[in-house]
Amino acid sequence: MWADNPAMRVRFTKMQGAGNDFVVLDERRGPLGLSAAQYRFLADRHFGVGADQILSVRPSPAAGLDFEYVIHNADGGEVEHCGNGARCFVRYVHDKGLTTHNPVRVKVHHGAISLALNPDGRVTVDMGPPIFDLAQVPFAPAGLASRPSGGWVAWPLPLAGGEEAPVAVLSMGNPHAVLRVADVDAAPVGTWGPQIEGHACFPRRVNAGFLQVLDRSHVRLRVYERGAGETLACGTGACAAVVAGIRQGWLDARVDVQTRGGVLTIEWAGNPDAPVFMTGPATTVFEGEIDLPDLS
Ligand SMILES: N[C@@H](CCC[C@H](N)C(=O)O)C(=O)O
Repeated sequence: MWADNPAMRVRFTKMQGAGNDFVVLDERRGPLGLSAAQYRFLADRHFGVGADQILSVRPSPAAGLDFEYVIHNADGGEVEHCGNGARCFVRYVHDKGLTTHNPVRVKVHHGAISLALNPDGRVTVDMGPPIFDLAQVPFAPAGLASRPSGGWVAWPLPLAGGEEAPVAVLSMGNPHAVLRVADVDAAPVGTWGPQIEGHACFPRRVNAGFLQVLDRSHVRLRVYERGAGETLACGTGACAAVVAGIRQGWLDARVDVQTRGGVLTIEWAGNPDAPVFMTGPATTVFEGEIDLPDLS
């Protein structure tokens, strides 16, 4: 599958946050200039290291910020945001002694976010406010009629075989479609997930969340991630699902989200300008070096 002609030896740190796993690269001295195929190689669980996303730590591009971090999905595409990655990022820069700042302010694709390491070792991220403007998601519901549902609007996405997925649509800096289901274990994540991810209404594709409400402060969630498939947890997906549930009137302002890889706590005051806060674990798994093939 992969050519066997090493072009570059790369040091990396393998990390995970609630089971969403990452290869972290130190690019403070400058971008390594990896191709999409080389990101795919790093993410490959058989030929590379294995990861859902690759995180690149870069120097601050502006005064008042500590670093920039850039995210690539396992499919090699660059993306705007990654909640679990943000927590691992701050754990990385603290464990490596790259900063003593707490909180750490970091540039991501769509702006800056603030990340705080808590005394219990968990990390709290100020994810900024959710984005409801459909053009910004981006979501182009050509020909679809929305259905009011509680304080929200559900879009009935047509799927194969005449099925329909009523989704709430919003952005946490990256696009999300959230669907309420009775039982996440029985939800059609493997069949509906890829159809929603690549649906024509989402010109940049979308992350598809399947939300089960247990009570007003406890939910279960599975996410079929854009560019990575189903992961054990998705931080931005947890934020999007809780925001959708609060807007619908199903949830209170503080919710524990049980994913397949761990629990994330999401807080949102409910007004459109209020930031979403996400708290959860971030762990280093191992460090290593790998020879990257010359893949363009
Ligand atoms: N795992 C992430 C999200 C990573 C990016 C996502 N797949 C996308 O394409 O937007 C998280 O924890 O938020």
